[in-house]
Amino acid sequence: MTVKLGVPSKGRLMEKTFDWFGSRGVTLSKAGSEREYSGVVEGVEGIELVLLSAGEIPRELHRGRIHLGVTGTDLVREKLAHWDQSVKELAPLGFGHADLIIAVPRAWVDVETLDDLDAVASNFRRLHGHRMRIATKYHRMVREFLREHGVADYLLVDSQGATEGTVKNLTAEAIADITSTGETLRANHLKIIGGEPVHRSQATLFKSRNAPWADGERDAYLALMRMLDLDG
Ligand SMILES: Nc1ncnc2c1ncn2[C@@H]1O[C@H](COP(=O)(O)OP(=O)(O)OP(=O)(O)O)[C@@H](O)[C@H]1O
Ligand SMILES: O=P(O)(O)OC[C@H]1O[C@H](OP(=O)(O)OP(=O)(O)O)[C@H](O)[C@@H]1O
Repeated sequence: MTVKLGVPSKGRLMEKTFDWFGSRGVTLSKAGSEREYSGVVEGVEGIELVLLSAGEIPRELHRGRIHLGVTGTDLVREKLAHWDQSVKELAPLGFGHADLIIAVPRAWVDVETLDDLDAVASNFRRLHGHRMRIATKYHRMVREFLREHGVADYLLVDSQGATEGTVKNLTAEAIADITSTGETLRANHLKIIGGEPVHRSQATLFKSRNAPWADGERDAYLALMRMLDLDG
């Protein structure tokens, strides 16, 4: 039996995860061709590499189908209700930084804070006949954040990509999305409101609280933790 380690299957998250493990003596690599989604682990026995979409790793951890997984803290919090009951954070990895923020058109000169947004939202329906729309794929986190900050009169509209374009396309008045350099916001004439972001995300190594541990797996896990210099 092997300990299953889930890692993003493509892009910078995959490469930086491979680098992070590699610099600690655990070599992760893709098996076979670049397009094959299975992997190889060298440097420690009994660990199996499973290459998955970053967005699926939280659910696989929750279901206990992988023991360990690397993904963004934003995806874990968004995809799992009571995420900390399903997974444990073992280590932030120091890359994949992104802030989940709320942004409005730069032209809304009077809107800088969440209180301002609340004031706009309260008047919006009266003025426009529908509630202020916020486009996002982070429904759970945004709803919770706005409730905590007393903003109530809005409608979340789902946007699974190119979210910053929804304002220009008149399908939303505001957006909630992740940003790292801020380029996409600037290019779409949007500005961040409020002080702290909804969430500061980075790639993190998680351990499932639900995965069953077969004979030998615990030892392989502890050997990996020693290599990574983690408590586990
Ligand atoms: N500039 C950025 N753009 C997109 N994601 C970023 C950025 N910076 C960090 N991230 C993080 O990367 C993770 C998303 O990775 P990725 O887009 O590969 O996941 P995914 O949604 O599973 O993608 P796909 O469905 O295309 O496989 C999130 O945790 C996100 O916070
Ligand atoms: O602050 P920036 O450095 O400009 O990065 C932020 C952008 O990156 C992500 O999009 P991604 O490229 O993953 O595509 P998506 O729109 O499909 O989510 C995110 O959704 C923002 O649109």
